[in-house]
Amino acid sequence: MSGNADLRKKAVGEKAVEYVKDGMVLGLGSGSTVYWMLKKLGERVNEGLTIKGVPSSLRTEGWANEFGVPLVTLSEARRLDLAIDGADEVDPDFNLTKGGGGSLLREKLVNNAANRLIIVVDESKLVQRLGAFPLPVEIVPFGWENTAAKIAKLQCLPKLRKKDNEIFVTNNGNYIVDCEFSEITDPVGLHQSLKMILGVVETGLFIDMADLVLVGEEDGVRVLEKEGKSE
Ligand SMILES: O=C(CO)[C@H](O)[C@H](O)COP(=O)(O)O
Repeated sequence: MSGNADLRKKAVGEKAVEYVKDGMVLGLGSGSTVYWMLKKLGERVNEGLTIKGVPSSLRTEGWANEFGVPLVTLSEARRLDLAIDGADEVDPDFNLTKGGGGSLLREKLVNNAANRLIIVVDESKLVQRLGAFPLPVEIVPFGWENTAAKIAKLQCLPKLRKKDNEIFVTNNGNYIVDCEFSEITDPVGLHQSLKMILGVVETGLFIDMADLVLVGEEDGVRVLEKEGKSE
């Protein structure tokens, strides 16, 4: 990541904390942009802000502990006031691709439990159409080759994710296939088709979930609001 991209992620992550109000129960997303949000949130907590957060990954849980952000489980909290999360791609309808960091299932469960979802990205994540970023799909390890072969029939190239030459295992004990589609023309239809395949646990397509997108740009942070949704 270039230094500039890092600065934009920091600015946008910190900006998101301005939407946090005392007493809120928050969904804490995952990724390097969320890292900056957590750091700032920890500062606010140390200054007296009372909030609780539900982490969407073990990495986020570790950062939250490091910065002094109090945590509860999703089972304890059940409903959240606000979730703040990153994304790998955002289209003009606020459809998202997520899962670059491998936490898509917990992120979706956490974001889905929130009354409001704010997405924090740098401007490189804004696209006209999803698909340049390979779509992460979480699948069960048992017989994963058969699941991947069925996914491939949807006109894509699924690649089993590896890290340090080892198969990447999610926080839920599953595998991820990163699926190269030339472009995704129908995100809703694709999500539904993938979910019909036995062995698919969840897809990285987040449809109709985001309420607000904060974009880190050279001159500052731009706030994008979805048409028909008010603050
Ligand atoms: O979906 C995610 C992890 O599963 C992240 O939110 C996404 O990859 C964005 O990460 P970053 O802020 O590091 O660019």
